Amino acid sequence: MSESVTRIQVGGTAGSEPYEVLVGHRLLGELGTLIGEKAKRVAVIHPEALAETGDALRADLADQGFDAVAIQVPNAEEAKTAEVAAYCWKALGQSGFTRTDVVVGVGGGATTDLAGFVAATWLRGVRWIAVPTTVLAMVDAAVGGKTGINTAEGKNLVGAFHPPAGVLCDLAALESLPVNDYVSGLAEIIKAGFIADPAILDLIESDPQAARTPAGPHTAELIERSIRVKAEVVSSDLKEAGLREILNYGHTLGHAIEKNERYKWRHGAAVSVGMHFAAELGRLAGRLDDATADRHRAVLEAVGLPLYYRYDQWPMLLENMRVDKKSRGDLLRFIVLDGLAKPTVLEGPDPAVLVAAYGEVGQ
Ligand SMILES: NC(=O)c1ccc[n+]([C@@H]2O[C@H](COP(=O)([O-])OP(=O)(O)OC[C@H]3O[C@@H](n4cnc5c(N)ncnc54)[C@H](O)[C@@H]3O)[C@@H](O)[C@H]2O)c1
Ligand SMILES: O=C(O)C(=O)C[C@@H](O)[C@H](O)[C@H](O)COP(=O)(O)O
Ligand SMILES: [Zn+2]
Repeated sequence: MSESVTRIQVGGTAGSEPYEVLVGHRLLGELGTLIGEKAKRVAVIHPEALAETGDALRADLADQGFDAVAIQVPNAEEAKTAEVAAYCWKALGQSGFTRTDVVVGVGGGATTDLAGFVAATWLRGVRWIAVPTTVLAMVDAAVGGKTGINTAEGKNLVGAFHPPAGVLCDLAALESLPVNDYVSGLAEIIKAGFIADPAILDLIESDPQAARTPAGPHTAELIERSIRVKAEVVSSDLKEAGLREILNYGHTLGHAIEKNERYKWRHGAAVSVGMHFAAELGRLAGRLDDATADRHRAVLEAVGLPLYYRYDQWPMLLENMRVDKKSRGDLLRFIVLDGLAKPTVLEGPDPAVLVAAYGEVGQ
């Protein structure tokens, strides 16, 4: 396997500090340099599933002279709560964490969202570094500075824009990832394909089974292409004043499903159903051609992502969608495609069209 490291720059325009996303193998040696000499204390926030990794990182940073603590949090969405954030704040307080100290978030997107949020809120903002260990976190969650937690009322309803100081994507981490979690990350990669880079879809379609594993021939290229899509968008619109909304393709219904499932579904699985819905909505609204709409079903199904959700849940889902961050007052807004790689906003669709689109997704 190649030992080369790819460096993708993010930010540096629209007033945000630039940082790099590194993709490759054996990158953790970069962590000390990224943390920098001003820091005395480092908190490594990691999920239970990565207890060994978290402790190894802590020990390594201690060897480098930092006062390093490991903060273990629950796996997956159970970490994205106000209670877990408060637990982390307490640990930072007890370590005497100051404004020059650094948080490191090691794990999937749930962990990096939480770690970034803790960093954003501690002393009104300290530096943080993301070490994503899932496909989804590498290509999406760890990049771009959206940090946050869920509430009972909805997904990511509390959060802050607080970009990391660097992102280290060590591809070796993916080898221990359960296949369902690996495939869940493909949903965000496929999203990047539909909204901006169709070459991603061609690569997956060339061998969908191979795309399901880190040993596939296109793993690094798929990850790097998706990061470049995200990097380009967030570099020009960090705070989602406009363009950044395209990254929410499939998320309006996806987040509604996650809430309906009390955050037990994987994010990527919910976004997959959400993209199927968005494709049907685009088609029925007269925006999207049949071939591109059908391509959604084909590619999502080919890698083993779900397309359907419970028909009888539509009233709850509609209610949940009202608190989507793209909503404005009572106006529901969706990202749909005008064609391949032509994302656009559909505002206040006819309720009959919404129901008809869900008719293709509900079962
Ligand atoms: N901030 C953003 O821009 C953004 C973008 C996309 C998604 N997200 C968020 O990301 C979250 C989903 O992230 P995810 O799909 O990475 O799931 P996740 O963080 O829930 O991780 C999935 C599971 O894998 C475990 N795990 C992580 N790395 C592992 C490894 N290398 N080996 C074995 N187990 C490992 C985790 O502990 C967890 O149990 C959602 O909360 C979603 O809202 C945020
Ligand atoms: O970075 C973004 O912007 C996105 O929308 C990327 C999404 O994949 C991600 O799930 C994000 O957390 C959703 O943001 P939200 O603002 O809808 O909570
Ligand atoms: Zn997402």
